[in-house]
Amino acid sequence: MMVSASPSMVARSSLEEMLDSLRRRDEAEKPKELPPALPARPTSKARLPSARRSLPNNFNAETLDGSPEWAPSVNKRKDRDMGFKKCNFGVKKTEKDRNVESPYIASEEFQSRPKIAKSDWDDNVGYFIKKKLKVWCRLPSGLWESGTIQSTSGDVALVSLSCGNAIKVPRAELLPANPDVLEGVDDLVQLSYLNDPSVLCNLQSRYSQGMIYSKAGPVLIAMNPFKDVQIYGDDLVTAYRQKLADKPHVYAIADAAYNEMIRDDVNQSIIISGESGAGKTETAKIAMQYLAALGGGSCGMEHAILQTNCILEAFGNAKTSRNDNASRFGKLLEIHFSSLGKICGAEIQTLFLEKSRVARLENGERSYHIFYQLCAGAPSMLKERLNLKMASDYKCLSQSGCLAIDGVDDARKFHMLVEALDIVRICKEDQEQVFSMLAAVLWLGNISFQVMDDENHVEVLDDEAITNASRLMGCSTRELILALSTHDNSVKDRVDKRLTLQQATDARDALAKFIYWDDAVLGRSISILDIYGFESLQKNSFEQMCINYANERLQQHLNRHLLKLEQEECEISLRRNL
Ligand SMILES: Nc1ncnc2c1ncn2[C@@H]1O[C@H](COP(=O)(O)OP(=O)(O)OP(=O)(O)O)[C@@H](O)[C@H]1O
Repeated sequence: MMVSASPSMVARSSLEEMLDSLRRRDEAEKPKELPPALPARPTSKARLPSARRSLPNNFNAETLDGSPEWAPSVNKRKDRDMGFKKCNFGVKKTEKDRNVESPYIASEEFQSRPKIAKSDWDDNVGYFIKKKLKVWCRLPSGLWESGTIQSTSGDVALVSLSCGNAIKVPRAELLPANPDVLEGVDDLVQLSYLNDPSVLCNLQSRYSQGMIYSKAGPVLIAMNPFKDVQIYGDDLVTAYRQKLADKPHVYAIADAAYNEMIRDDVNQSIIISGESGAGKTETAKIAMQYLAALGGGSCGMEHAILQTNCILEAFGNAKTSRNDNASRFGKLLEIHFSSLGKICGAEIQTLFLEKSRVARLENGERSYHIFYQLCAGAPSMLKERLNLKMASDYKCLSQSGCLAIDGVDDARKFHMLVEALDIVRICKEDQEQVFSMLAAVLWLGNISFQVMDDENHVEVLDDEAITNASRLMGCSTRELILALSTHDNSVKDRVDKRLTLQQATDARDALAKFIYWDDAVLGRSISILDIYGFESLQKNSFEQMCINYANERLQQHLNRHLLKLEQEECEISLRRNL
């Protein structure tokens, strides 16, 4: 998942920047002839490695024998090739009144910093040759492979790769690798070298052993296993609660939030970020389950809170090209706890719903799950009242050529939704009102127009679509026809003017989106933020740009507040040691 524009990449860059600053400070004080710090295991989470090398910008390498037959072991983007996606999240104290800092000021700050001196690594190369230490070497294909430096000649190094081949590379562009003893460490800050291949190699090693969680200081990195990994459930909740388990886990993050809330009497936030499909929503649900287990009481509130997931996913999730259950909205869930640490309420804020999905779909994608669930699972009496047809009869659902999701039973999901609505005490009358509005949206999409003149002015076709939509919306057919095909300039001086085909289509879609959005909004606290993930497709909508921007800002927030705090801690301990 570590692609260049992804939030994780931003995090890594900032981490590297932070380490740069520490390294420069370190190097400035250190006599040049000393070897690099290798391998130095930090003694606490605040201790970060003192040496870190920059990633080459214009790397190029050539093989000695001209036959690039080696099988590279580590790829800069191998996380995608390996089939995992990664999301990260951390827990922090809520600081509502902290001044907002622009991420762009920070990046300018970083840009103006001096670059690492080339001679530093040149010195280290000599040490690596002498000690036969491993280095990372980026191959012409962009993949990383480990090896040892055999010799150098001018700016070029001859590297013997672990696969047996030899390669010539510009020596200033090699990266130091960690010793084998550090392979698969729980916490990335334990690595002596935090460059791209070292981090990815460590994560790959853990993932291949079924360890999907790792730490990067106070941040948990979760790699999506895309399968049931059997690392959740009551026994493990108890183990983490009783501190019998200490491996990186989302339970540990939720446990830390709960403990700090109780101990310090301060609200906590768990922020989850990552690209689309990385596993944020699943992770949020697992954190909720842990908190529900800890804070559950006799009132059964925790059960109702967990049921909100089913409701929110029905109305706010859809199948996209990347994720069969992609959130198309952001969610801030605040769980309230009494002074005894028991759950006493919850508040959910929903943010930036992708409304365009109600009217327009890309091929192979679906609209919101609720439409298909309603069509498939509504009891016959309800179907009759709403004059509901099959999903394939509605243009807004059938336009993408995708009506079903493999392994998902929409009718069963509808029954689960109704149960959840009952549990959160939404009365039957309100439920029916919501279903009527959903059916109105479906019928609105079927309304069509007939072009009347050369100027493309239209009139609405008087068919079952307009009749059903107006009846379900509680207005007359004439009112809806006028609203969809004419301008209404002002009440006093009313001039009815026919809309063109494009204008009428836009008006119809805008009404459908408005109805859907309107109806979709449904002591101490722990907030869990889960917004929909970064996406970069061939064609990106305005809404995607907004959500990508929100993701970038969120990542900047995380970097500035988590990494900066770590940096400050390091700087304080460095000053103390001077
Ligand atoms: N911990 C996990 N264990 C098993 N499967 C998982 C886990 N996390 C995620 N998955 C799988 O990955 C899929 C996508 O995860 P999820 O919907 O949480 O991603 P997301 O980051 O919230 O995506 P989006 O930003 O598109 O909403 C899930 O439907 C599930 O199949």
